[in-house]
Amino acid sequence: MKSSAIAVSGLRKAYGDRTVLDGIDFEVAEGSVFSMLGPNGAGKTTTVNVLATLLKADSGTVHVAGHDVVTATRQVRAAIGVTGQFAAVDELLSGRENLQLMADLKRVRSGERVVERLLERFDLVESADKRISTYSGGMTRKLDLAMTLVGDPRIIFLDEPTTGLDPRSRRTMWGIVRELVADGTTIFLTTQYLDEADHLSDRVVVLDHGRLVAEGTPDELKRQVPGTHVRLRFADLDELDAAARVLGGGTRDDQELLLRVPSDGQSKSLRALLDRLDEYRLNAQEFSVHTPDLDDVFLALTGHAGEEAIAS
Ligand SMILES: Nc1ncnc2c1ncn2[C@@H]1O[C@H](COP(=O)(O)OP(=O)(O)OP(=O)(O)O)[C@@H](O)[C@H]1O
Repeated sequence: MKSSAIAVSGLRKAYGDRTVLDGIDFEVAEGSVFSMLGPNGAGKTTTVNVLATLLKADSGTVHVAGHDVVTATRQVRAAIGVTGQFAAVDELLSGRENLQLMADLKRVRSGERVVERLLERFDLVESADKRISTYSGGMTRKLDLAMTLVGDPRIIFLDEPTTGLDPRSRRTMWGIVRELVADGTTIFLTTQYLDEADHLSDRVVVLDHGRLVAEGTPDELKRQVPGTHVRLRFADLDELDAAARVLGGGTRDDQELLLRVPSDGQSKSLRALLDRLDEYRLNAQEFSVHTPDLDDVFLALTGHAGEEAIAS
């Protein structure tokens, strides 16, 4: 197993008498994408702020890049980049100037070359010399992420990085996240888009009422909720009739010649199902396993629907 980029144990945080984080534990493997999901106000930004040394926890221990966030704040800050709801972008400067300022602050060698490369990578060359106040929301977000990458941080916190982006910019961001991870960077992501968590994450945790109510790979989480089923399409109604009798318990769509049979999606049960069809010399022309998506998981775990519930 890879070593941990982030290790959190017994993390608690309250604002007055309102407990936001009620003792949470998790680890993030180096070079992976870890997503935290949770309804509005669940404490995701609070978690990011504690991990990024911007906020002090009430209790618990947090190690980031092997350093304690309380006793080794400077070392943690040197290893991380943070982008998100508190955009660090200066509206009065151009994109290029903002990046250059960041390169100067971080004392990056060959800063100008780094700035040029980032402008190209984020598709911002044409507007590089325009003031940020003329940028669209999506361009500002891209610049914000580009600024985070100055100095090559090993661990990056992305707090809702694609909120409000058009689909093309979202894809660009996803591509960049994948490239970063391929280079060994660790990504801690919060997002209001469950399909984003599904596409990008190695592991997902769901935060609700101050506690982690689920943790696993996207596929593991999806297997926990009811709804996984096998879809079989047959050549004609006779075959469909016969299959429905043999397999029992499914729901059918006569027009589409489809049979849906509940299943846990595991290979053993799939094999048993196919063997049974074989035994009766029945052949499905199409066969697929439908697993629920993270929206189903989120709804089952928190009682809220997906996107609007975790939007900021
Ligand atoms: N400085 C503060 N003082 C008092 N309460 C706060 C403070 N910051 C956050 N809270 C409260 O703590 C809870 C968690 O907030 P947080 O921003 O961490 O949630 P979140 O999961 O990031 O939600 P969102 O997706 O809406 O940003 C919310 O109820 C919020 O109102």
